[in-house]
Amino acid sequence: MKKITKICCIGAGYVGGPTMSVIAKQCPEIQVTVVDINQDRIDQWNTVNLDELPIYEPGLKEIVGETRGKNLFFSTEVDKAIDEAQMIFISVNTPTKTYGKGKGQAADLKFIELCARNIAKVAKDDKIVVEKSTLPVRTAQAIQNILDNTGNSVKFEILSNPEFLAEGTAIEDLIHADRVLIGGNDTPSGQAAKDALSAVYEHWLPKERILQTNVWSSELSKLVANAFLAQRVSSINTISALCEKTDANIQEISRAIGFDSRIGSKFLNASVGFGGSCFQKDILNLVYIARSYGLNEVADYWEQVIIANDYQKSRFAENIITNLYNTISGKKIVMYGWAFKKDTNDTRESAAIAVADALLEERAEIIVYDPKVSEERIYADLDYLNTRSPEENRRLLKVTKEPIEVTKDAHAIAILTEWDEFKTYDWETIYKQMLKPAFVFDGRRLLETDTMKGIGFNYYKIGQS
Ligand SMILES: NC(=O)c1ccc[n+]([C@@H]2O[C@H](COP(=O)([O-])OP(=O)(O)OC[C@H]3O[C@@H](n4cnc5c(N)ncnc54)[C@H](O)[C@@H]3O)[C@@H](O)[C@H]2O)c1
Ligand SMILES: O=c1ccn([C@@H]2O[C@H](COP(=O)(O)OP(=O)(O)O[C@H]3O[C@H](CO)[C@@H](O)[C@H](O)[C@H]3O)[C@@H](O)[C@H]2O)c(=O)[nH]1
Repeated sequence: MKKITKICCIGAGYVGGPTMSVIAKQCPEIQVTVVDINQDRIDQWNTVNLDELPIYEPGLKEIVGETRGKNLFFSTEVDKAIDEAQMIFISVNTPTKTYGKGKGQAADLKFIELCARNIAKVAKDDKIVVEKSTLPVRTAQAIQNILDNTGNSVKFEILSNPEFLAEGTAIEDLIHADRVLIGGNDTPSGQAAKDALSAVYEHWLPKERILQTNVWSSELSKLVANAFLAQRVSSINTISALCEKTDANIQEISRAIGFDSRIGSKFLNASVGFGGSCFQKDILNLVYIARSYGLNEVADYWEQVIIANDYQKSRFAENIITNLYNTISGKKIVMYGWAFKKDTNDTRESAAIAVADALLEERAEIIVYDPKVSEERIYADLDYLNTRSPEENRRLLKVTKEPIEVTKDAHAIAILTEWDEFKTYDWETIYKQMLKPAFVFDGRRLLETDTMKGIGFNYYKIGQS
């Protein structure tokens, strides 16, 4: 296998952008071109002002600044980039299907199929095609069929190379990856393709951390990794409900069980519920696959992780309503945070959306502050639910850039994202200007109970009575 000198990535999103930026930085001799059909997104990646990149990730703008125009390029010329590259990553979105068979559970693979057909149409020489998107187990077979049956008789080697980065720490996760997974065929050409991709990562990662498997194990490992991570969050969140009834403290429990090296301490932070574009989507997909093989008990087991997550979000909203004397109609509630976690502007499946929707159903007046999420995005998230008209959403919910000022005459504050800046606020001043009793509902366990109660707040923290 020839040395890779030209890579193309189809899809300039949360995965394609950061992943390819890091490859370009670590492999100066490889030319990396990231293509997308969305002209606006590509324009944003090419923006002169690096603060206006389409994705906010700590450390990303520095890398883009260093590599863009040298060996990293963003373009809408998809065919040209496919034609020139020896290795093509497919990093397009694979959302949950919203129509037809598998609606609400299966992954929608239409964007993947379009990419495969495009590669088949354009390719004039042998290519390695890398599945970077998260895909149902056995998708590589479908891609291979499309490429072989519609291509120009060139040879395609398909690899599965799922991405494990988490948003907010994408660059750190890519540079210090726990592992890289490469699935491919056990044939000589499959092995050569796996080794070629491994060589890219070996520019900065030790070889022991680059795991090679068969394609199906690699595809399925990605879904299983997310299912296990989300399951930990749901497990600890169910126990947080029990803590609130029993005077046990969820943080003490996380610490106590996390010290057991068999359990480990990570992903045991109780919260208002997990969000993000992956956990729910990937578990639903796993559930769908299990059911499609008749494994109903397996499907039921994993589905419970999502049911527990929905319960946590509605439990948080109900707690606000109950404590505000069972009526929040016309009451001003300030929501701190809209992103699904700190250090990202991504709001997909954020718990904040579900909580806001539940409070708006009770006719609360909500004001949202998030340091990185735009007003446009917040309204788009709410409108997408279709619970009420866009006009009604804009009448009941406002977005602010003044987090302290808006707490004047507020009945309550709900913390939905763990942004560090919320810890630095002058909570005494906030307390003074709120209506009394002043309530804070901390869905992220961000603030100190003694301090908040000492100031005078009625302070509710997930997992603590
Ligand atoms: N977001 C994450 O943190 C994360 C982490 C690991 C894996 N993943 C997986 O990676 C994949 C991509 O996720 P994302 O968050 O980057 O999605 P995204 O929506 O941010 O980006 C996908 C991009 O692909 C483009 N696209 C779609 N069809 C195209 C086509 N035919 N040609 C060219 N461009 C096309 C879209 O315009 C979009 O810009 C998904 O399968 C996801 O499950 C995501
Ligand atoms: O102890 C915890 C850990 C996480 N969360 C929440 O869980 C969600 C997901 O967090 P995280 O996993 O850190 O972010 P993602 O960007 O969604 O990353 C997950 O999903 C990606 C997409 O597949 C994978 O690549 C990553 O490995 C996987 O961690 C967020 O809402 C977090 O607030 C908690 O509530 N408690």
